[in-house]
Amino acid sequence: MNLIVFVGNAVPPKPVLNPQPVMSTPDTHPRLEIRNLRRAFAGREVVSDVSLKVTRGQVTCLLGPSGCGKSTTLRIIAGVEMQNSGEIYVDGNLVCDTVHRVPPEGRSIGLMFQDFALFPHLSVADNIAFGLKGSKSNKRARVLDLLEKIDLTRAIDQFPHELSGGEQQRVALARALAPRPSIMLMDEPFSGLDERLKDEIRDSTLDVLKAEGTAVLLVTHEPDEAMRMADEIALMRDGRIVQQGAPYNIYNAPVDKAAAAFFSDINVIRGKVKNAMVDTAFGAFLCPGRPDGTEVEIVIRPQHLRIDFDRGGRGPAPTPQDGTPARGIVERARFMGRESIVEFRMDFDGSVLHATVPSVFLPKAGTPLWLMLRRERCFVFPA
Ligand SMILES: Nc1ncnc2c1ncn2[C@@H]1O[C@H](COP(=O)(O)OP(=O)(O)OP(=O)(O)O)[C@@H](O)[C@H]1O
Repeated sequence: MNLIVFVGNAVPPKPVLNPQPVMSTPDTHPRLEIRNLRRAFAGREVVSDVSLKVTRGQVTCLLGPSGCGKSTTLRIIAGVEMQNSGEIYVDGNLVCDTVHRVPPEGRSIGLMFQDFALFPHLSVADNIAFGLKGSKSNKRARVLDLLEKIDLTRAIDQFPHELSGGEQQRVALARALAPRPSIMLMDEPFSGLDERLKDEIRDSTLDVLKAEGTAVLLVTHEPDEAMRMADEIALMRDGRIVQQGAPYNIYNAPVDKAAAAFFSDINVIRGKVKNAMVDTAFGAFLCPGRPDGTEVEIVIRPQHLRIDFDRGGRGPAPTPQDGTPARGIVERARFMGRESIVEFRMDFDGSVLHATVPSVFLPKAGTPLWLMLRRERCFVFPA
């Protein structure tokens, strides 16, 4: 952990507990547990000591940039890739370590990938029933139950080519869920879909997954998708999970600068510790526990800067919540629809800071304005 301290004079936002999954009785036993997974290719470790648990009805998102090892982790859990060390448990039973290995089809795991391929020559009903065992009437009942859940009962006798991309995606979800897997592994399942459809399909997918009570591990490189879908986010970088927690907590208490920057643009203000404080143009920031001379970076998201008007060369009075104001000159302002992004050149050191503001506010280049940092939204990390 690199975080020094949550700074500021105000109280930081309260962490919230993970939303409770929808279920009749609380079940905190992990359906999926992986312990200390490692995988190297040609001597390069791409999955390093990855451990996590997913309980019934919970969605955990493995989030990280391209190449950080998310898909390899998922493939190991699915059983199509072998780990160098580490264990995988499903419903408390060991399914794979370096000696013992249950084949993929015996793991009670459903899979859904970006290029979900429905069988083109089978109807929607037959696609969903494909992996089901048991009597014809039981299969039919399960298919009807799932069609109702995905709201596609009317399409029961249609063929995949007669459905939209979003509808095909829902059928693929139903097919993967039909055998009631303990765990669903989803690798970028929405990335092939029309941008305008995505949010709706994410929400309806989430409803179905919750209703089924499956434990879900979903891989994505999109922070927005993870925040929308996840009960818990496991943030991955260079093969490791660097932070794990509820989306609110990960966003509001990032473990380091890179974790903060993964979710939005950030501003960085540099300083040096003296007497457990860092003095900046925005006032002093507490920085206990760090020796004098330590270089630190104060990180703040653009939406957490406050802007105020210039009053003949003077700014607003300092406040305990926002500290001291510092003056900057507008370099440019960009209209982004719902908001505008204003770029400032700061008087005190010529550095550039960005602030997002409601889009009705679009100041002209050259306008002097005053900026304040919302103290409870600042993070201080070692440089
Ligand atoms: N079979 C393989 N042989 C050699 N290298 C591999 C193999 N599979 C994956 N890798 C490497 O392991 C690293 C992690 O790949 P992985 O696909 O797990 O990342 P990812 O986070 O899922 O990325 P993306 O989002 O782009 O799919 C990459 O550098 C990749 O090139």
